[in-house]
Order: sequence, then structure tokens, then C-alpha cells
Amino acid sequence: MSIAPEKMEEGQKLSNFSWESVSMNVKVGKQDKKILDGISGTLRGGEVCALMGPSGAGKTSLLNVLAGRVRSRGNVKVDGSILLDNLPISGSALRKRIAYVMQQDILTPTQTVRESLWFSANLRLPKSYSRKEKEELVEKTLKELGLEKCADTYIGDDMIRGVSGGEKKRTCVGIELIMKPKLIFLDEPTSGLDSYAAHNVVMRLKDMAAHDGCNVLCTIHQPSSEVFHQFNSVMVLRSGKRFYFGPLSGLSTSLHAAGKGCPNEFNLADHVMFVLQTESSEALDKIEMQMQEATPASQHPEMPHDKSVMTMKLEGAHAGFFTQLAALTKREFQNVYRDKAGLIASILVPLILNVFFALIFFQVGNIDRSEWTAQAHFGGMTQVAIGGMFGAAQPLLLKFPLDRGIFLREYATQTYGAAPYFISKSMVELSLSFCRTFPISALQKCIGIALLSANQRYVLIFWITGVAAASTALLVGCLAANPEVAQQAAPAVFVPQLLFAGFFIQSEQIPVWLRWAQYLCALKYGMNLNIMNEFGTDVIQDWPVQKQAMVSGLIENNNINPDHGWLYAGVLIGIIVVVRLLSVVALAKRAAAFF
Ligand SMILES: Nc1ncnc2c1ncn2[C@@H]1O[C@H](COP(=O)(O)OP(=O)(O)OP(=O)(O)O)[C@@H](O)[C@H]1O
Repeated sequence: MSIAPEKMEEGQKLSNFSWESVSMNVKVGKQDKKILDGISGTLRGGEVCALMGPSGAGKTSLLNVLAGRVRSRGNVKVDGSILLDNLPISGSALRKRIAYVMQQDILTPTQTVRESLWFSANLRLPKSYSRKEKEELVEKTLKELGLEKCADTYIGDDMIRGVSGGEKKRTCVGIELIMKPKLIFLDEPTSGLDSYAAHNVVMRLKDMAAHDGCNVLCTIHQPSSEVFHQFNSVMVLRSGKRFYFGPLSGLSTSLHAAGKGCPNEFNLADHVMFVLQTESSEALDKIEMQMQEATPASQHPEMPHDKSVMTMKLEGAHAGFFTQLAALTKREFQNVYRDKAGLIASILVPLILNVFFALIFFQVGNIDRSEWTAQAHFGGMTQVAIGGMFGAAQPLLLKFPLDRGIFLREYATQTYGAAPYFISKSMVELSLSFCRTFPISALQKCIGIALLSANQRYVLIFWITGVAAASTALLVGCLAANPEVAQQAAPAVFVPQLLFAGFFIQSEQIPVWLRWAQYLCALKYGMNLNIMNEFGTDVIQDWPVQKQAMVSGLIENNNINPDHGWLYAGVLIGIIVVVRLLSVVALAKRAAAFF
């Protein structure tokens, strides 16, 4: 594969990553819980270090603190310093330089394995990489991680049949490794893999570390002997404290010196875990001291690395706004048409509901019928508008909360910004809601509304009202911490819209001091336009006088000014623009506050 020489050079600079006296305390009730207790260490460029310890020892917490993903906030207090080539580093500067493979596999279910790797390569590699180089890197990574056979299989989830758990895990690893990062943190990258697959992953890490000079830190559970002996060094934690840190070879000899040597044919990693969980706390203190005394000073990895000369520079600029937007929009459309069950449900449910409405409100708007009443006519219109609002807004309440895991992972790794992410989702949603307006013409004819007035205008009002209501739902989704909160907030989005729509209570009957709230309700403006479109003077002038009288109060009692049609349309468009801008800000702020 041909990689430009300057990229090779950049890849081969060695860096030292070290941390001193890292502590983490969490206030649980009135008690202080010590999660990490003054841990220090150094990762040498070109080496792979295993982070081990019994469950709850603090491995993930240490990894998160070192990756800049946990900071002092609320009941969490983090202390200590993190240094890259002896210079302090923290926050986003630190996160930018670290490829972090999380314990959970957070992937887009409707993408194939190859598409997931390509998405990462396309958006995260510096612009200096050509498309061909990116494609070659994707193929190389697929091959090295043994993903070739499932390269074109969907990732999958509960609803879509996809790749196995091990293949998912390797895809997560590949998404990060494709970046040729300098600092690689992996939280249990081998869990769920068989020992051969785990061996391949660790070998790939080792190759990368040796070839590109990167620093690799990797929490690991129950590694096989073959896997464990690939690591250059190991840090063993015990109840938030460092129990051992040094070369792998030193672990065996120092345990032996402390009288806890690993019996022949036993797995050393299993043996350490066994010692840590069977000895008393006092006995472990003593073993630890004896191990430290037995470890020659030269074996302590805190010694500065003699090749540690470079402070890592930021890579070149990543993909631009439009590349991000195009990739995200493509993925969003794939999400829609590949999720067949979701797609069918989103077409079928509104269709069934519309047939139901059509049967109930059949021809209520036809003034030639003797049963015609103004109330039923207005009721039919309101029902269609309310149905349109729910149809457009309800699915969007959960749009961002459900995808938040993927967004946070990709946002944290600077794959893209909040704006292209939001715009891509909005564009797909606008296209879908536009498609959904077509059946409304048929429904409208069944009900007999807007027959006399402009049909296209009615459909346009229906669409814009839906989009405006959907904008409010999107904002709530962006603000909500999780899908449950978004769902609980649904009544706050929908109930005021219903109250101000003019059907249950007319505007003039609402207390004056509360009327301001209608200006936030898209449905109110949609209904204003609908009423003008349906019962405007120019429309009803040919109606029988008695029927004209029955609807004449509607415009007045709803505080509608017939000359303000453009103002109402402007308010709807204003709601769409302002609320969506607020949503992008909320999304970015939430993501920034997460770490
Ligand atoms: N924010 C927090 N609030 C309260 N307790 C916490 C918090 N973060 C971590 N802990 C606790 O700190 C301890 C260490 O957690 P951590 O996830 O780092 O352990 P671990 O070694 O990675 O465990 P495992 O191997 O099971 O994943 C656990 O007892 C955990 O419950």
C-alpha cells in the first residue's frame, strides 16, 4: 500500500504518555467512595500494556480518567496529572489524541461492517489521504481483523439479523485502529472473542504499536496464555490501587519472590486474579511490598523512554462540513430503507389511521349534505391537523435520544460536528414528512374539506404545520437525557398545541394573561391558516346564507385576522428555524458536557 512518506514519518514518532497520582472519589450519599487511589504509570511508545484487576478494581474508571472522559463535576472528584511527553494535557486536547474502544459495542445496525469502517476512515482521516488510500486502509483493516467474510453483512440488532458479537467487537476495534492513532485505549476489546480471535486483535495492536510507535493501554479479562504473553507490560489494580506495574516478565518473577509464584502450566493472568481474590487485604499489602522490593529499578516503567522526543502534533484537518453532511445523510437514508420493519410500520400506521378518520368524518365538510354542521366540519379539519402533528412529531421525540450513544461516540472522536449531524437528520425527516403529505389529499377529499379552496395550499399548510410541530419535538429530544425523559415530556409538547388549536376552547375564552403561550404553538398557526383557507370570505361567499352565518364566528372567535395570512405562515417558518437552531446548540452543549 502506498502511504505518502510524511505520513509514515508522523506515524513513527514515539511518545511517552504518563500519569501521576491519579485519584477519583465519588460521593455516594454522605460517604466518599475512593474509586482510584493515587495511581501513577507510564506508557512507552511502541508498547502494549494490559490493565488487569478483579471486577470493580477500577480499570474502566482509570481508562476513562486517562482518556479525559471523566472530570471533576457534581459528586465526582478527579485529581492527578496526565502528561504527554512530559507536558500536561487534559480535556479535548487529550480526547482528540486518543482512540477509545468502549466496552459496549455502539454501532449503526443498518450499516455493513465495511461501511462502518469506511464511515470512520472517510470522516476521520486527514484530508491528505486520497480516497484510494482510505479504501486500501479499510480493506487492510478488514483483513487484519478477520472481518473479510462478514464485510458486507449488516451490523444488526434485535430486529435486523447481523454479524456475531465477536465480529461486532472487532468492528469497533477496527473503527478506531483505522485512524492509526498514537494513543489507543481499549476497554475489554477481547471480551466475547474466542482465544484465536482475541489473539489476532492483540497481535494487530502489537503490530501497530511496534510499526507506528503508538501507546496502547487495554483492559483485559481472563486472557489466554497466548494472548497475555503478547503484552509488553501489565498494570494490575486492586481496589483502586496499583498492585503491580511493570514488564510482563517481571510479574512472574516478583510474584515468585513474594512466595506466590505461578505454578507451572497455570495461566499467569488467572493466577494473579486468584491471588488477588483469595488473599486477605493485609496479606496482599505484604505481597505487594515484597514484589516491589524484588523488582529491579530498571524494570519500573516510569523511567523516561530514551526515544521520547516528540510531543504529538495534531493530525491534519479532517473531512469538511459537506463531506460530513453527505456521509451522514447517506447513512440516515440507509437507516430508513434498510430497517424494513420500521419503514413498513411508518407507512402502515398513518395509512390505517387515515382510513379510520376518513370513515368517521366521511363528507362532514360537504356543505351540500343536509346533515352538514359547522362543528363537524371544523372538527374534521382539526382532526386531520392533529393527526398530522402527531404523525410528524411523535417519532422525532425519540430520534436523538435513541441514537445518542452513537452520536456521543462519534462526536467525542471528532468524526463530525453537531450541525451536520442535525442537518442530515432534519433533511431525511423533511423528505419523509413531505412524502407522508400525499395521502392527505385523498383523506381530505373523503372528509370533504378544502374542496372549494385551494387543494395544494391545504397540503402545504398541513406539511409546514407538521414540520413546525416536529421541530419542537426535536428540541425536546435534544434536551432530554434519555428516551424515557423524552417520552415523559411528550404531553408537554402536544397538550398545549391541542389547547390552543381553537377546537376545544376558542382563543377569546382563554385568560388574556395566558394567551401569549399560543405564540409557541405551531398547531395554532396551522389552524389559523386552515380556517382562513376553509372559511375565508372569498370561499364562503357562495354558500347558503344560513351556513355562512354558522361559520362566520370561527375567524373572529379565534382571534384570526384575515389580513395576517403571511404573518401566520412566517411564524410557522420562524418556529421551524429558531427551534431547530436551538436544537443544534442543545445537542452540541449536551455532548460537550458529557465528558
Ligand atoms: N460514578 C460512579 N459512582 C459510583 N460508583 C462508581 C462510579 N464509577 C465507578 N464506580 C464504582 O467504582 C468501582 C470501579 O468501577 P470500574 O467500572 O472502574 O471497575 P472495573 O474494574 O472496570 O470493573 P469491571 O471489570 O467489572 O468492568 C465499582 O465499584 C463501581 O461501582
